[in-house]
Amino acid sequence: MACRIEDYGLIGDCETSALVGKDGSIDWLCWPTFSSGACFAALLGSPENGRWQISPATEIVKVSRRYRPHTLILETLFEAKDGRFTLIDFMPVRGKHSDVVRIVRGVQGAVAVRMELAMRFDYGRVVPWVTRCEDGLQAIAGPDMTVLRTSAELHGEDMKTVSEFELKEGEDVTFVLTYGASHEPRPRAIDPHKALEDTEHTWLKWTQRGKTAGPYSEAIERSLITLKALTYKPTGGIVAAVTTSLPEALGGNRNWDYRYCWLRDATFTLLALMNGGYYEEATAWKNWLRRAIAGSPEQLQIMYGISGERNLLEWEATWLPGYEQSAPVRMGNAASNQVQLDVYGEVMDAYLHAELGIEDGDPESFKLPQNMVEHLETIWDQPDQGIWESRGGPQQFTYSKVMAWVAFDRAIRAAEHFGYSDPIARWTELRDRIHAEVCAKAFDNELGSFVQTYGSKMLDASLLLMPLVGFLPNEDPRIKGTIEAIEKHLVSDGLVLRYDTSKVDDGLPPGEGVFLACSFWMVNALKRIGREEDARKLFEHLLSLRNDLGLLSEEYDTTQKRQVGNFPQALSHIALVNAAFSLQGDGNLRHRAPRNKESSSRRASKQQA
Ligand SMILES: OC[C@H]1O[C@H](O[C@H]2O[C@H](CO)[C@@H](O)[C@H](O)[C@H]2O)[C@H](O)[C@@H](O)[C@@H]1O
Repeated sequence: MACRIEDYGLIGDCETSALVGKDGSIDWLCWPTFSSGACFAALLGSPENGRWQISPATEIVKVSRRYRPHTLILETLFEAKDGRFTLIDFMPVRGKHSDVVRIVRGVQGAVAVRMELAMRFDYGRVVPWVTRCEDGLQAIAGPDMTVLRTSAELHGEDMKTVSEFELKEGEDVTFVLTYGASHEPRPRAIDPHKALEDTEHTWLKWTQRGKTAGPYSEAIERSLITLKALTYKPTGGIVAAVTTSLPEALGGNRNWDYRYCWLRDATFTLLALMNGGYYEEATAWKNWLRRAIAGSPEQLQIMYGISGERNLLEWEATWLPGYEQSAPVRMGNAASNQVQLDVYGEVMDAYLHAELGIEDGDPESFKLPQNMVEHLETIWDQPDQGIWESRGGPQQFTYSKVMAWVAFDRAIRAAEHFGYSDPIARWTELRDRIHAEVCAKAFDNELGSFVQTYGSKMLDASLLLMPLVGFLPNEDPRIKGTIEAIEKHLVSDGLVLRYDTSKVDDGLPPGEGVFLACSFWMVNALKRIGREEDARKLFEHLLSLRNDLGLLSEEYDTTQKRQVGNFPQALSHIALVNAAFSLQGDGNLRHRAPRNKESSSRRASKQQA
């Protein structure tokens, strides 16, 4: 059986990553990239679907873990009856090939250790052909090859490779597993100890670049390291999470593939990275975005593959039973074909910060966003699937319209920056029209709150972002009313649900955990309406839900007290970073005064209020 989600740790080389359980088992690894087939898929099935375990051969008495400070190098300390050893796991910075290095280091006594490797390519389905080679063992099936090199003795056992050895204090046994294409020569061997030194040096250099001071600096740094690990270095794309189909409710079917780049998630990541001082990554993402969305604006997608691929066809891996029997296991994501209007606002907001924030802008760079906004002019009033990617019918989602307002607002600011006059009057008229429409159709007087869709009675936690994007000022009673209504009706055990799945038809059976990003958004919202103490309490509660390594999945099951949903999830970590910066009173780009101090629509809304 797979571990609890929070019992996994993440290692990675910024092209892919692996999940290592507290039991020393790597249960998830897609190779060679985030969106490739997995060669270890026990996470979504059983050990027979591929895993790599190193653990005491006798009963485990205690396990504790940590990352080496400021790095993504994982150290698991196992205590058994016969002694203790540390398992050091990491993926070195990639050269031509990708490696997973596992160093087993004796700490005390003489411990019996067992290593068990079951390679299964293509998401746990294909048993490879395993043969010995002069310096190790190679496994081949179809396009894939892995090579295991070790100082330990190996033998075969029941379609697995096994090693059993005794480890004394101060001794090291090393294992290096390397991926290569099967038609190419075997990848070269690396020195695991040198790789450890280099990897540590690289992460230390990276973390030193950050500007993370203040009481929450440790949490911020861990989240930024996690976001960096979710970045696909060759292209700058950022995946929403490294897993597919970890369920939003245990045993349920809200199971999705997150190994893609959502414009929304990546845009929020960009702001978190810039707040954290990582402008190089922000620039790389900006360039990824330019390439991904290049072309006809009518063909804009809400998500792309790590290199900008558009075809993310959704299918089910029927041979995998799913995490704790949560079926189906899905690959690809049909939401890629949805219309979600908020994405235009998120991209324009990011454009304003990334383009004009980093480089002060090249007028050429505005052509693509300008086309996008011109297209939005023709579709902003249509119903869509919304931020939560509803699988029910399209609706007039309030958050989508708010973000359409953001798109025009930011486009106007960019046009002003470049000294254009032509589209400004048209966009200003539209921006103000959307503002007035949202205020008239999406505010419910009885609830004293904005609601999920025009004319409905349902609440939606995405509306916590309204003050953050500047749609209405913090002091507006409608903002306070919305925050308080969400607090009253969408908070479960102190944390925030996206919406009430038992009352809203989203095309799926009801039931999911509280949404961690929304709970961090609540921190921001409370701070904005002057409830700083409540904001801090909620933030610290949220910090306590991170696992022992500081990692968060998408949602939390407050009844079972377990993390649920894909893991580790960018959106949760982004929201953590932005909430922490907001509480610390520094950084948050969206808090900065806009260029033109107060837009006319905001002046108008203040008067209405
Ligand atoms: O809830 C249904 C949808 O769930 C996923 O989307 C969620 O994750 C995305 C990535 O983090 C996020 O951008 C989105 O706002 C979330 O609702 C899933 O990817 C969708 O296919 C699914 O319809």
